[in-house]
Amino acid sequence: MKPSVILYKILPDDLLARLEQHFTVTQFNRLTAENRPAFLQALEHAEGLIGSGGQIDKAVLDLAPKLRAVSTISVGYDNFDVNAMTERGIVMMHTPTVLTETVADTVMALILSTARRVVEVANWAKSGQWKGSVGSDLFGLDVHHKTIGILGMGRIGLALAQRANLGFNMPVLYNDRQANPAVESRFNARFCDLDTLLSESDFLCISLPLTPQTHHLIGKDQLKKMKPNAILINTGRGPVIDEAALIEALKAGTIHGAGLDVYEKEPLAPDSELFRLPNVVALPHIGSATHETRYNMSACAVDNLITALTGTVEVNCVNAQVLAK
Ligand SMILES: NC(=O)c1ccc[n+]([C@@H]2O[C@H](COP(=O)([O-])OP(=O)(O)OC[C@H]3O[C@@H](n4cnc5c(N)ncnc54)[C@H](O)[C@@H]3O)[C@@H](O)[C@H]2O)c1
Ligand SMILES: O=C(O)[C@H](O)CO
Repeated sequence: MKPSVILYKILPDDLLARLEQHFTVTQFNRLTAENRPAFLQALEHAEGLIGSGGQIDKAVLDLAPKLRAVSTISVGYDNFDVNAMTERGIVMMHTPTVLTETVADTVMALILSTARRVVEVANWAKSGQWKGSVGSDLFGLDVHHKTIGILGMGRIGLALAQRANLGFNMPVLYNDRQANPAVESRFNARFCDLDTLLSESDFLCISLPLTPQTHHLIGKDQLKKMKPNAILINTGRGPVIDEAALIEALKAGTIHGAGLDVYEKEPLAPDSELFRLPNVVALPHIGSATHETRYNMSACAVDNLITALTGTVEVNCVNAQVLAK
């Protein structure tokens, strides 16, 4: 008999067919309040889970006594209780690498659109206000040759350093838990402490995971250390920044602007001040949202689950210690 798995995301037809070759699939398009009771009930027989979004905490896991593997269609996995999985020997898989370049492109889009006020000025023109050449009230800031500070020099941080340094001649500063010699030799990047990163960066770009250590790493005190003409970009996870403190800093002119893809609570409330501030570009968590990359993430997650339940896991496992058990 094929193992039972729960899919909680819409997959392209060919990938659904690949999943169904190996498993009996119970499908939910996504997790909602409406389908939660049915989802929780289906957990009783599930050996695998695949999807994205939603909180998969210990209470949910406890309803799945047969669960052996979880495959998230994302690189971030902060919405899963990985410790509880590890204790039970459940393998946790994710999709690094396939989205790295696309997310780094999104960071560049946020840098350029905030510094050059792309959205604001395009809307101004569209609204019929373009009567002659624009005045200094609509000028932006240069990007090229400015200092980029990268907080979290992992896969995405490195792809960003490449774009910024080789493409835009930007000196690179970075902070991470450890130095990255490859990024230093390839892009002449300089490792520094967080305070130096805050005070010397023209563009401070966050590509950190959400962990207990990174939660509210950037708050009022840190924002005060930034340059008044600096721009803060966050494509990591929203709760890395204290959002209330950021809104205050943007209103007070403590920093020049922000480009955001992630928020403390998603979807961001329609009445959030972040949508109204002219010095903010607020995207709806689209860091990896291209046709090609979203397909590749789904394909990677499907293969991850097949490997975890029917083969030998060699890559993309976040709790490799369970494999040794
Ligand atoms: N906006 C989006 O759509 C989107 C898309 C992909 C990834 N992400 C987020 O970006 C994160 C990074 O992705 P990645 O593939 O580059 O991951 P990664 O693991 O390669 O890089 C993360 C880096 O952060 C560093 N780090 C962790 N904790 C730290 C701390 N306390 N202080 C300093 N550095 C610390 C790690 O050492 C690592 O180098 C993901 O975890 C996810 O949350 C968002
Ligand atoms: O972590 C990721 O892969 C993105 O944020 C999409 O959820």
